[in-house]
Amino acid sequence: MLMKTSTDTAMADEEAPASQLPDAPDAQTVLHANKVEKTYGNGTHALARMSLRIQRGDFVSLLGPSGCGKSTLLKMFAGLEDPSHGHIRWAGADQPAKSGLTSAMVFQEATLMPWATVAANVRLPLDLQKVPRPEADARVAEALAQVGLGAFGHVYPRELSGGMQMRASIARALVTKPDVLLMDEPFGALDEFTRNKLDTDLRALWQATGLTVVFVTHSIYEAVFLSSRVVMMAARPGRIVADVPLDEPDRSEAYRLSPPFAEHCRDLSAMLMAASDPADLH
Ligand SMILES: Nc1ncnc2c1ncn2[C@@H]1O[C@H](COP(=O)(O)OP(=O)(O)OP(=O)(O)O)[C@@H](O)[C@H]1O
Repeated sequence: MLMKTSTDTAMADEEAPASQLPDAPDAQTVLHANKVEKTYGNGTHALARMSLRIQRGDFVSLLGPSGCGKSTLLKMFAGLEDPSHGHIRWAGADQPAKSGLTSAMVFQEATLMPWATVAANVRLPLDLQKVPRPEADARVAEALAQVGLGAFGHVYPRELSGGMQMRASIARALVTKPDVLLMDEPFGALDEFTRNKLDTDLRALWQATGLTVVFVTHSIYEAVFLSSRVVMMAARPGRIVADVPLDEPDRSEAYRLSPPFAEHCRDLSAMLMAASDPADLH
């Protein structure tokens, strides 16, 4: 298996002269965590110094045990948390707004407004941006169609299953036409069958749109099914232990049963075991 460790990435960054930092060394880098470290105000050392580049069109899963800093890193990519040391760059800029890059975030909870229809929920970001109603309605229809909810715009969230609510949440993110979709365990609360179906549809969406996706998960299976690249993290302190490209083009149901799928799952599982502290309670 082709594998690159985080040490390679970190070393490349350590060697980069400071004068090169304002611009990404290659135009394909959309997100760059450069020697970032995070200690929260209460003293929790969430992330040890680490570096990571996300390339345009990547589907990167951040995979690792609870507390390894996956959400912290995602929030830094969203501009919701600042690193304690180092910096995040968005397409070479020091602020998302300066980069021209747009991102949208999807959380584990669908967080839909129960009093509003699905269409009104999905339209919310456009209403906040004061997009004129006819244009907004057309974009809502497009986003709902992208997630398979074309016929459900008029219903209320309580009339949808958990999986459909999550589809609506993804549509609300897609309606702003983001360059980068940041997803924090979006399918973690769903049953396995629904989760597999959403994984399949998300992968198809990613292929159709060319979006860049950063996806947080605890599930090795989900990461191997979805990703073009899996970044494996370990805890205490949070750090990257492996960066694994996954090149198989076929992500049909047959892939889940294939020898390469099983092999990737086995390899990642062994890496996770090796990186885990045996003293951790589960
Ligand atoms: N706002 C905060 N203040 C203090 N500590 C925090 C804060 N957010 C996260 N932490 C701590 O930082 C560490 C990393 O948390 P983070 O949520 O990033 O990990 P994670 O890998 O996403 O975990 P999980 O898979 O359980 O969601 C944990 O020890 C967590 O308790």
